[in-house]
Amino acid sequence: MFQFSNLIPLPLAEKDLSSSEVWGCDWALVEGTAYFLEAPSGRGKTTFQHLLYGLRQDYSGQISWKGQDIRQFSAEDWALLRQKELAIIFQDLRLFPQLSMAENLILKQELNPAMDLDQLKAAAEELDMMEHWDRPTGLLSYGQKQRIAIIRALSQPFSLLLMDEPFAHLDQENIRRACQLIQRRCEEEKASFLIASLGDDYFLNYDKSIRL
Ligand SMILES: Nc1ncnc2c1ncn2[C@@H]1O[C@H](COP(=O)(O)OP(=O)(O)OP(=O)(O)O)[C@@H](O)[C@H]1O
Repeated sequence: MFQFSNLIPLPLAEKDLSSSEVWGCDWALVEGTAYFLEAPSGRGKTTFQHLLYGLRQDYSGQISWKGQDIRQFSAEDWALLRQKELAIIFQDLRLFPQLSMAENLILKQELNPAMDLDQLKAAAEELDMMEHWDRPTGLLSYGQKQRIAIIRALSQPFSLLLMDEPFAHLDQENIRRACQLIQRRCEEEKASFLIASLGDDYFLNYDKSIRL
């Protein structure tokens, strides 16, 4: 999927990155492989995911998607990639606070659905969120919003799911349920995932742990 050659984000250029398996290395994210990206605060977990999602271009080196340098991507290329291949759970969630849970989910799901309305409701039920279906997300707790952001990301087709500390505000039982849903959707889509974590282990089966 993604290939990297000597990638270094500009804000990290002056740091000692010699122990990193990501920054400054030649490597690739391989299809069908699940990755656990562990690093302390400030090592660039969010930066890495935003680079992969095309939200920033302040880096040296090269990132390619299936052989094509992502610096060459047009806005349309990015739109297609985000609709069909890349799903993401942002650390800051990026929900619409004035819109209800249902509206947040349906807005995304209508773009390119991989789950129908019944499946969205079943996922909400699974994460114990159905009672908030019609409430504006701005009124919900961070952990509740986190569960909505998880369902929203899973409602589209994807070959790679990016997750940036997605369970930071969830209790163990909700983490377990969310992991079960994520794992199932990844299996349905035959997709890989990359989860960034400060070090907490979760209930997900990953193939490779990488040091940032
Ligand atoms: N746009 C930017 N301009 C300048 N510096 C930046 C920018 N974005 C990130 N940084 C710096 O790059 C470093 C990595 O930030 P990043 O948010 O990616 O780390 P992180 O590993 O996700 O941290 P945390 O675990 O605390 O969320 C930090 O020192 C941050 O201040």
